[in-house]
Amino acid sequence: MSQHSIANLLNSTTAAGTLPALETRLLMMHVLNKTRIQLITQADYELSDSELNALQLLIDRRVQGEPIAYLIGQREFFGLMLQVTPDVLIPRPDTELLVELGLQYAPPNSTVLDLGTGSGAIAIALAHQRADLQVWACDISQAALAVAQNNAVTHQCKITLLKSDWYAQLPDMQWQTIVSNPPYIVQHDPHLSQGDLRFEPINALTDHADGLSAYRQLIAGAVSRLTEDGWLLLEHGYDQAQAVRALLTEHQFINVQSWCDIAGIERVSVGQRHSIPSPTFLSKIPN
Ligand SMILES: C[S@@+](CC[C@H](N)C(=O)[O-])C[C@H]1O[C@@H](n2cnc3c(N)ncnc32)[C@H](O)[C@@H]1O
Repeated sequence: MSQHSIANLLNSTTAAGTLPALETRLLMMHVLNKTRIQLITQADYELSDSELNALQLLIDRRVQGEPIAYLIGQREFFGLMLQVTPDVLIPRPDTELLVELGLQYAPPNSTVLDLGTGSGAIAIALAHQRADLQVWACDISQAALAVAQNNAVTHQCKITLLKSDWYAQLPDMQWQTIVSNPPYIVQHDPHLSQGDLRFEPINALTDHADGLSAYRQLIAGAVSRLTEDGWLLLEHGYDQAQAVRALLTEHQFINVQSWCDIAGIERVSVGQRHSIPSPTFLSKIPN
């Protein structure tokens, strides 16, 4: 078997400890446009010089810390393969909890708004699972919206995508369910300069403040942007549940509660907009 066969390259990269075997395999699948099974069944395939160079370049970038998802341009989320670029946050498995809850809370044939959609992960997963929903999604980043648009087309999801600073540029309407995974890392958090986070868009990660400023805006704005009895569902950091619940309660949301991820950590908090008795109803209440 040649030195530059798939099998030999996989073995030598792994043996040299350059990269974990799984990562080398993913990069190789990307460069050669082959499936995981094809790497096995075509193990003696010999890489051309240009394929070798392309693979080596990606290995070097990975060794420098670039996330695999950016190198291969995709990441799976809620069973869907999504395009990702350095313009969007790499969708996290943690966020699948928010999608599961969105699917449970959104009434049949209702409207949903995803604030800060990034790659479109949440909006597309919801629309893909529930064809009855009318899904809207916004982001302040035009580049992120282009990625979301591409993903929506790939997965044949009809989503209304808009550029907006949270609610500011959205049309004058209300939604039955609002979901969001906003930036929540505290400014100067040391994690921002470590690992994958170094390569992700800073405005997707941090609010450049105490980590709660996006929640203050999203919760205050939801009071007028949710229909009566509508639900607001917010993903947050592992230590922010109490603060987010307090903000929801402060704004008269009812049925406020937090939901745990599989590790038992509160990662999504929800609240329902209370129904305001209509003037007609009030006039019928005896004095
Ligand atoms: C944590 S990322 C979430 C991305 C995606 N929803 C997900 O869960 O993978 C936060 C997103 O909010 C967007 N964002 C930040 N500030 C915003 C603002 N003021 N208005 C709208 N979107 C904003 C960022 O561009 C980013 O795409």
